[in-house]
Amino acid sequence: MAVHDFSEELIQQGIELAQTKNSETYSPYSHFAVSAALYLNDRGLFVPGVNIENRSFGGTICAERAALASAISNFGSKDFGFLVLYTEHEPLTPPCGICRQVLAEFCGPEFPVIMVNHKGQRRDMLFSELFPLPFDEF
Ligand SMILES: O=c1ccn([C@H]2C[C@H](O)[C@@H](CO)O2)c(=O)[nH]1
Ligand SMILES: [Zn+2]
Repeated sequence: MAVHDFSEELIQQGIELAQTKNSETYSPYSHFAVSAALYLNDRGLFVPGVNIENRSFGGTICAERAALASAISNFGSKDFGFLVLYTEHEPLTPPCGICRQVLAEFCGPEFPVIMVNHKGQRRDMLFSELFPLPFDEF
């Protein structure tokens, strides 16, 4: 599904959820708060995610992967419609490389990633633009 398959009203709901969750990140080391809202097609709801850092920095979980893990753990859903990513930074924040690889496990080339910030800036990208050559041979 592409971004135009989803109503603007639904997308705004996701943006509002991601914005609300931005105060709930655990990011005392980087002070870079990232929050996400992942829409589940088969459940008709959004699952939030926030970045959760660790003093052993490699243990940090990004907002995108937190949302994905929550969707599968709490709802048994891997039917991901689109992802909203919210930060209070400029330029807009795209998913990191690890998250792109993890998302590639479940998301096809048409999966929309919607990046927004506190200034109301927004950029919609297809997953294939963010990650044109996924490792999927295994
Ligand atoms: O797309 C991104 C990029 C970074 N982070 C987090 C990881 C770390 O906690 C902080 C700084 O890299 O931002 C995310 O959650 N998602
Ligand atoms: Zn990441």
